[in-house]
Formats: sequence, C-alpha cells, structure tokens
Amino acid sequence: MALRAVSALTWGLGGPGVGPLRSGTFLRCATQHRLEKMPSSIGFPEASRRPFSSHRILVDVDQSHGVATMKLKNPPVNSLSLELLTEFVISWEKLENDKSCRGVILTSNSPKIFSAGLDITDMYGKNAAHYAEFWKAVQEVWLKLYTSNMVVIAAINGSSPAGGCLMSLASDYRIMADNPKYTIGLNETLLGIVAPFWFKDNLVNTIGNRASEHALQRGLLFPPADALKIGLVDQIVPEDKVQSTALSVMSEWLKIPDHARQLTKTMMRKPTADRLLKQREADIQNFVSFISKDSIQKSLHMYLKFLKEREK
Ligand SMILES: CCCC/C=C\CC(=O)SCCNC(=O)CCNC(=O)[C@H](O)C(C)(C)COP(=O)(O)OP(=O)(O)OC[C@H]1O[C@@H](n2cnc3c(N)ncnc32)[C@H](O)[C@@H]1OP(=O)(O)O
Repeated sequence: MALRAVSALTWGLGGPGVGPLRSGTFLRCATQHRLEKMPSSIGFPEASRRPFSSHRILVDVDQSHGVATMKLKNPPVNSLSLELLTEFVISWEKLENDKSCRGVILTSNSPKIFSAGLDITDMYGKNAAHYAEFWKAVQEVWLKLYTSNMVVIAAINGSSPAGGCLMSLASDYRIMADNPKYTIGLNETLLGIVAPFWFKDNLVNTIGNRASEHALQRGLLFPPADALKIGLVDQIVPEDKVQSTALSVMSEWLKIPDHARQLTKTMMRKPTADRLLKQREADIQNFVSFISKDSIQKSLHMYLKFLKEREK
C-alpha cells in the first residue's frame, strides 16, 4: 500500500526550486536595552561580531544588537542529518546561555535550499538504536526552536520541504525568498510516511485546521506566493532582500519588552510543546517501529532512487 502511494508520478517535487521556556525571564529583561537601530546588511561590524561555528552550523553573533545569525551548512542540500541536528542543539544552547543574545535569524548557507528536510539516509537501512537517537535529536531541535525565549526568525532563502518546513514553522516569523522555483510544505505523505502529531499541531497552530488537513494529506509543497496566501510564511521578499528584511523585522520584535513577549509566547506555545514532552519516549518508539517496517523502508528506497534519477 505504502509503496503504491509513492509512485514517481505522485511525488511532484519542484526543483531546487527544550526544555521549558527559560526561567529568570523577569530578571533578565529588566536590564535589557531596546534595540533601536539594526545594521541593514548581514555583515556586522567586525568589532561587535563574535562568530562561532561547527562543521555544519555557522553562527555569527552581533553582540551590540543581541542578534545571532545561524546558518545551516550541510551540502549539497542541507539535509537535517543526525550530525547536523546534534551540532544545532549545541550551538543553540550556547546562544541560550548567552544572556546578551535576544534573537536568532535562522537561515541557510546555501543560496537555493533552506533545508531538504530530514536526512532520508538517517531513516533508511539503519538499526533501531540509530532511528531512536535520530528521532530524539529531531524532537530536541523542534522543542528548542519552538519554546525558545529568544525571538526566532526564519529567513527562508530556498526550498524548504518537510523537516525544513518544520524548522521554519517553529520560528516566530517566516520570511521567504520570492522565487517560484522554491517550495515549502510538509510533503511527508509523498514519501509514504506520516508527519507526527507535533508536526501537525505546529502546522494547525500556524495555518488552521482545514488548510492543514488539505496540505498534510496531499503533501503539498507551496511556492512562496501560495505559502503567503495560506499563512505558511509571513512575508515574501526578493531573494536579495531576505537577510536585510529579517534584520529589520527582528529590530521591530526586539522593541517589545522581553518578559511580556516571552510570557505571551509561553502562553501560546506551551500546551503544544507539553503534548510532545508528555509522550516523548512513546513518540520515539512509535517512530522506530513505523520507520523499521519493510513497506516504509521500501518507500524510502524508491524515493531516494527517484531523487537520484529525476530530471533536473
Ligand atoms: C514518521 C516519519 C516522519 C518524518 C518527518 C519528516 C520527514 C522529512 O523531512 S523527509 C525529507 C523530505 N524531503 C524531501 O522530500 C526533499 C527531497 N529533496 C528535494 O526535493 C531536492 O533534493 C531539493 C529540492 C531539496 C534540492 O534539489 P536539487 O538541488 O536538484 O538537488 P538534488 O535533488 O539533485 O539532490 C542532491 C543530492 O541530495 C540528495 N537528497 C536530497 N534530499 C535529501 C534528503 N532529504 N535526505 C538525504 N538526501 C537527500 C539527493 O538524493 C541527491 O543525492 P545524489 O544523487 O547522491 O547526489
């Protein structure tokens, strides 16, 4: 059944086309300055930069404005591999621990692909222990992003299917490059797999129940203009304006007193995050048993083959 559902005809891909919210909020925000002026380009003045990087995550921190830019760098397509996810969590915790950092712009080092989603090779042909470790890392990244006290803005500078879309959804605001070759969406069903309940919850919270029902069942990947129409992204801008727009949007968000914004974010998001936290282990076991099924492994094998053989 699953295998039939994933014929090359149905794939229809476009081209490249936490923990709980941090405590101590009041103490911190009371002394925090407001951001009045942001640099207009992504290049921060040398003196205020404090970059740190790992193999797959590049982080540039503009200390004077309290804003970090985190770039995913996992060529060729920025797939979310176990290594990338692990490095992401380490970098994220560094930023969370940096009291001066109030906002993060999440983007890609690659010009055409924000992220190709979860690395399919981490879900194919491995053992149960690997699948469990991988899924725990996926959960962790989502929890960190979704419940962060920092303002998180996704600067989506390329295609963003499945797991890539999820990272964007977990952000507070999404800006996408207005290039019709790029698409964004939760296309899991096209691979013969099913987005878990917390992907669904995050989508429903963003675009509503009916639009989610439609998008999820059909595995729709939306070009930027359509994504904007349904509220999957908040803004579309010319490709060369994505970073500068992210910085100016960030400056607006950082004008809001942190404690008020953070408590509001908690009020809006905690029930959704708690739903996963309460059944985290069961969700891992569910993933492991689902992904280990022969029929699902065959679907993923065919999808990888399709990706390799499709005409570009
Ligand atoms: C219960 C389970 C729940 C799971 C929840 C989430 C699931 C996911 O996130 S699954 C991942 C879904 N992702 C996709 O469907 C995207 C697939 N990729 C693409 O559509 C295109 O690659 C993309 C538009 C991103 C880029 O296109 P191109 O620039 O034309 O690159 P190529 O297609 O030639 O790809 C280059 C190379 O990368 C391999 N690839 C692509 N995506 C992935 C991936 N997600 N994981 C692993 N590998 C991937 C692709 O096969 C090519 O490999 P080679 O042919 O060996 O070079």
